[in-house]
Order: sequence, then structure tokens, then C-alpha cells
Amino acid sequence: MTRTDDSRYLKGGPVAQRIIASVREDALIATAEGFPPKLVSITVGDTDAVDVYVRNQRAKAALAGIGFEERRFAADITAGELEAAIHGLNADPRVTGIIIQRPVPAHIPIKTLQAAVHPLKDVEGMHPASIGNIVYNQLDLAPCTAAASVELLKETGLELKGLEVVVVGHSEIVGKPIAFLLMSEGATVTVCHHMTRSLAAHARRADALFVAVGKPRLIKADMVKPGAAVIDIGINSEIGPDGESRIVGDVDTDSVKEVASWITPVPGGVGPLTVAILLRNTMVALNRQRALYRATYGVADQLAAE
Ligand SMILES: Nc1nc(=O)c2c([nH]1)NC[C@@H]1CN(c3ccc(C(=O)N[C@@H](CCC(=O)O)C(=O)O)cc3)C=[N+]21
Repeated sequence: MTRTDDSRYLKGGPVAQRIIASVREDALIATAEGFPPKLVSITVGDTDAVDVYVRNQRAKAALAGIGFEERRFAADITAGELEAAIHGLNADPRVTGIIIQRPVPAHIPIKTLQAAVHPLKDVEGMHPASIGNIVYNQLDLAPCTAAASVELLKETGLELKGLEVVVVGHSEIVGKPIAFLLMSEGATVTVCHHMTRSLAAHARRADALFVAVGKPRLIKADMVKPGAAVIDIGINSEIGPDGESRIVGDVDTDSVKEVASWITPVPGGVGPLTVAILLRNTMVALNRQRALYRATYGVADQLAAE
């Protein structure tokens, strides 16, 4: 490949900046109209990956003109107490969106908690109703990492209709939503997982290869079709040769970038864009709430706008 290294990289930063600038415009207008958006992040216990994500949410929410509040709960909180806190946030009209950071301690049933978040405030797109909407092709509010991954594929300019896509990983928060989002775009999607018999045979067919399994450097150059787009969603920490901890993806970037036409770097790829999509989802949630408010109370919104 004669292209410079840099041009192969699908960087999340520039796309995230574009999205955050657009979100900021809408957020400032909504705030001026008396409907300031506010995102509440729920963390239970302590995990590094969550702290990194929350830190970036706080920073980017400030840039986007969206209020941000982190609710931290001790790891020994009961599911009932947490559910009560969520219902309190559901009922609070000042709260636009609620995200429950994963993982939560083993004794907390995450699916029950996720379903406790009101669908109108489900800015992660993980409520069963939100996932159902994706199956019905309503894509304006999708799980953030999945939506960020598809957004980066669109940056390649590849025609998605009929595109041969392989998704490695079938998690409910990333792999499965990516498959549904891409099916909605007309792609031909294969989903691989730990029971798949020959991962390499499937991966080598892919015009676009999404990898979200949490295994450092799982995908090697001989598993990638020449010219493919490779979207690396892995966020693995490992100790580098200098003894320092660093973040690496699920793709062996140095070798794969010699075969692929596009590859997302880790860090600097899907991660920053995930945060921007979360903020865009917060504005989608606000607009849905205002539409419901208008439909329910009619003149109330006009009065607020005068
Ligand atoms: N309900 C839920 N949804 C999530 O999407 C979710 C979660 N829980 N729990 C934690 C993981 C982790 N996660 C990250 C997102 C972006 C970066 C990110 O911005 N990474 C930057 C580097 C950040 C830095 O080093 O400051 C990058 O890749 O360039 C990191 C981690 C989302 N997660």
C-alpha cells in the first residue's frame, strides 16, 4: 500500500467534534427555550474502564452544553435501592438521559435495571423498547458504541447495501446492535462468536470487519481481506514494553493496517465517537420528551418558548 499510515486510520476524534458541535447548537437553543438537557451517569462500585468513560462524558458534555451529573453508588447497594434511585431520576423532569455504566456488581441484575430506565430517558438505547425500535428500522437512538462503529464505517464512503460484513462478538450492547444497524442499511451480515468453528474463514470474506470481543490483538493480518475496512472496538489494557499500562484493541493494528484499506486506531477510534453519540442520543431523548410534552399539554411548550 502506498497510502500514508495516517490516511488508513479512521479517527473518531474529527467525527466526534462534528457531532458535538451540532449537539451544542441544539442544546443551547433548548436551554434558551427553558429545556436544559441533563445527562445522569450511574456508576456502581469502581472499575477503570468506567472511570475513563465517565471522565470523557463529563468533559464532552461540558463542550456540548449538556448538564452532567455522576451518581456513584457503593458496590454493596441492593438492586432494590438502585431501582428506586432510577425511578427517582425517571420522575425528575430536569433529567433528560440516564446511563448505567457497565459492569455492575454480579448481584445486580443489569437487564432488570436497564428496563427500569424509562424508554424516553434511555440514552444508551439498551431498553428492550429501544432495541426493538432498531429491529423496526427506527435508528435515531441506538446503543452508543454500536452506532459509533457504524458511523466510522460510513466515513469510508463504502456502499453499505450488499456490503459483506462480519461482526466478531455477539454482546447485547455491541455485537448484536451492530448487526441490526447494518442489516437496516442493507448489508449482508455474519455474526461470529466463541462457538464459531472457523473465525478466520469468515473474517477473510469481510469487506468490513467489526471486532468486539475483548481479546487483545485477536485479529491478525492473515485473517483480513486485502482492502477491507476494519473497525476495532476492543478496549483492552496491557503492560507495554516500557512497563507502562496502555490500551490496545482486539486487532493487531500494526500488521493489519498493511492489508486493510481502513482501520480504526485504539485509542483514538471508536472510543471518542462513543461519547459523542451518547450526547447526540441525549438530544434525541430531549426532543422526544418535548414532543410528548407538546402532545400532552399543548400550549405549555408555546408558553415556555415565549
Ligand atoms: N453502559 C455502558 N456503556 C458503555 O459504552 C460503556 C460502559 N457502560 N462501561 C465502560 C465501557 C468503556 N467505554 C469507553 C468508551 C469510550 C472510551 C474512550 O473515550 N476512549 C478513548 C481514550 C480515553 C482516554 O484514554 O482518555 C479512546 O479510545 O481514544 C473508553 C471507554 C464505554 N463503556
